[in-house]
Amino acid sequence: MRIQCVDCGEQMKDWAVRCQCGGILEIKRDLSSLDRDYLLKLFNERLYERGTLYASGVWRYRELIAPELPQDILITRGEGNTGLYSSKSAADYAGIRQLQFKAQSENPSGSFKDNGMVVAVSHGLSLGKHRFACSSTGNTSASLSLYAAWSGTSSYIFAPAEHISAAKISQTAAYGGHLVRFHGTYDDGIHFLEQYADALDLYVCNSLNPYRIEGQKSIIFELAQQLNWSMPDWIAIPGGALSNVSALGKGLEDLFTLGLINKLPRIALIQAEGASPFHRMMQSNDTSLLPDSNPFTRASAMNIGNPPSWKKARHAIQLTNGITASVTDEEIMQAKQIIDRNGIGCEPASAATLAGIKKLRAIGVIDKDEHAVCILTGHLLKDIAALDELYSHDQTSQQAVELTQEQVSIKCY
Ligand SMILES: Cc1ncc(COP(=O)(O)O)c(C=O)c1O
Ligand SMILES: N[C@@H](CCOP(=O)(O)O)C(=O)O
Repeated sequence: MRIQCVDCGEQMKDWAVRCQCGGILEIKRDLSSLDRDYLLKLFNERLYERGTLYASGVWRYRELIAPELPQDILITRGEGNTGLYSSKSAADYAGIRQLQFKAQSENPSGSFKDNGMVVAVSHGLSLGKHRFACSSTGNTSASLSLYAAWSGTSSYIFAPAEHISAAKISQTAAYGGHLVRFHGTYDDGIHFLEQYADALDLYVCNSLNPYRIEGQKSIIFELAQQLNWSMPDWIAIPGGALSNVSALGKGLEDLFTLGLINKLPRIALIQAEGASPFHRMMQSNDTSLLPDSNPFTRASAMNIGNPPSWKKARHAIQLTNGITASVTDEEIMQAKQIIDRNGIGCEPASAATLAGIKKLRAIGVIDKDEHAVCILTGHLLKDIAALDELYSHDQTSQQAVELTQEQVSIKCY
């Protein structure tokens, strides 16, 4: 295993947030000594573990994630193990044969971040760190503060003062995260940490930490196992900082190299129109990303103008013959209602996946006979304001009636 710079290829000797040249870091593993059949047997046996490290839907795949970390420092809250659900109404909405949702919202802190955070914090602990930090729109912070609390360490959270979900910040505070609110966006918080984390002795747990990406690969490993190692035609994922698409691509590459899957699904990376610098770059075939200094989307988890992982994301899209698209906030909120009404639910950013599949089907990129899996990244309760916006008119408390049979029957029929 080695940690090297995506830009200059320099191999890191000491842990750092970025390479000296400014590039972000990635973990390279030699998988050649791993046997496909051995892994299949191991991963299947571990499905029946209860109460041990390997009952985690992340550490189940430890050999492909972080075998170098000593077992006694690894932490777990039983992350992963999230459901995969088929939805006829969502398939009909998008106009395709089969549509499934992988509900990462079922994680301990309610978002996909836990898959990566459990590994990043474990790595920090292995280095003796006990002050963890992130810039966040609310999910990374909730996840980090949960794992910091769980491991008896401290978390320092840099969060924009405006345009993010109050519920996520309350969740972060509830786990004991020390909050620093600032005027600006996630991008400004990242910039600050890149400059000052070392001086402040903070271990950065944002997704430019390559251990976050290693951990988030488990989402695709678990999905593949749930589908009996037979991949769908498409996997749709919302894009902000671009950690998920990077991890998805890296995980797929691992599985394909090992012969655990024999087909690479195509990745559909969906951004919100108001925060879509990566989509714009891919669409216009540019060779570098032009940051958006003033991003804005109602899907606040994706309100990111300068995604650190764009080079890894581009590799993932190219590897899988994937595609990028952008959707409006209105399209996102409409798709969210379909997902909510399925009894699964999600926060707005996650619904960009379904909105994106619908759009790509409408323009003929996706065929009606194809099968797509949408990754639902965050829980319905993560954004209470969005629920109020969409559903407050449904709340019976606002339209109280006398409990007479006559009045109730008007409501019921
Ligand atoms: C719920 C949710 N969905 C999607 C995203 C975007 O994912 P990524 O930053 O990995 O592109 C985020 C934040 O990162 C998020 O919190
Ligand atoms: N939506 C994210 C922003 C991206 O964070 P990162 O962990 O990928 O750096 C959040 O919840 O903060």
